[in-house]
Amino acid sequence: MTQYETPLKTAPQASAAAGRVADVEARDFNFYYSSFRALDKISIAAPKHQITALIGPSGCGKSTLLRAMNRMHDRTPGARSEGSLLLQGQDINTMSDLVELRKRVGMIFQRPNPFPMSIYENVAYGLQLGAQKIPKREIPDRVEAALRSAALWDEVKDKLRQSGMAMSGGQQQRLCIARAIAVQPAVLLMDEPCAALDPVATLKIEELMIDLKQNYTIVIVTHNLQQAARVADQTVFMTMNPETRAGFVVEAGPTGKIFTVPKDPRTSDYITGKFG
Ligand SMILES: Nc1ncnc2c1ncn2[C@@H]1O[C@H](COP(=O)(O)OP(=O)(O)OP(=O)(O)O)[C@@H](O)[C@H]1O
Repeated sequence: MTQYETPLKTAPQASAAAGRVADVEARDFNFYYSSFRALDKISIAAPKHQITALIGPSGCGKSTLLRAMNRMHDRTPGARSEGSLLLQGQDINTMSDLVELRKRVGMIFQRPNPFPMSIYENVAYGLQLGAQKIPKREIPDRVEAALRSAALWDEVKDKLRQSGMAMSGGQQQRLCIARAIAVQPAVLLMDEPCAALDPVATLKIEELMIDLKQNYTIVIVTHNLQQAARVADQTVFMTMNPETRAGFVVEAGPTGKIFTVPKDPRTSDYITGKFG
């Protein structure tokens, strides 16, 4: 028996109001690194105020897809896309203001990356950028609210002027989440956010994600299938063409169904650990 054959507890049901509309949607989305097609006709929807997990074997394009959602490839030579990738119905690739896009779509990386500045300044940073700057007098309240939402306030309220780099890995990751949510994005993208954390810190981030989905739409890439099963409302299973290596979606749907009654044998092979 593999670790994945243990019965998986699936995520708590999303609220009835959630999930009716997609905040992020890919329609026949192709992505290329020069002549290499990394993503082939991806069509998925990340429903509002739900957690959508992207799972699949290494190299199938999960991070490429996630990163395309806030145009992280803009400066990659030879990177280009076809089809559409929509944020609340608006094409991400034709948006003229990248700062505004990144305020609406926050990103959390595998390794926590606080700025080399104080805890307070880390969270206040984004509030001072872009066309719609927050009035100065409102910033302290916004910083506190973001730290509270990231379940960090009680741990840091007496040391806001200390360096963000001097915290534990789990605290740094929650600080990065606070920094991302301070600007009140619609969507939070998380690229293996717990990969560098111990099980206790991982559990805290998972609990936080479940809290945050009340206000944010979350898309997470994870190699940890138990984690996908615990937190995600929707799961997208991707794999790649063995000849061309292009990544594509095998199936997507409610997490409970993908993990217990997958339609495609490739999905069941992957989730039972026979492949990938
Ligand atoms: N900057 C790049 N230039 C060229 N090819 C790239 C670049 N980044 C990724 N690739 C290729 O695109 C494909 C998809 O990579 P990606 O990192 O998106 O996969 P992944 O599913 O997230 O993998 P992993 O689970 O290992 O992180 C791989 O074949 C990879 O080598």
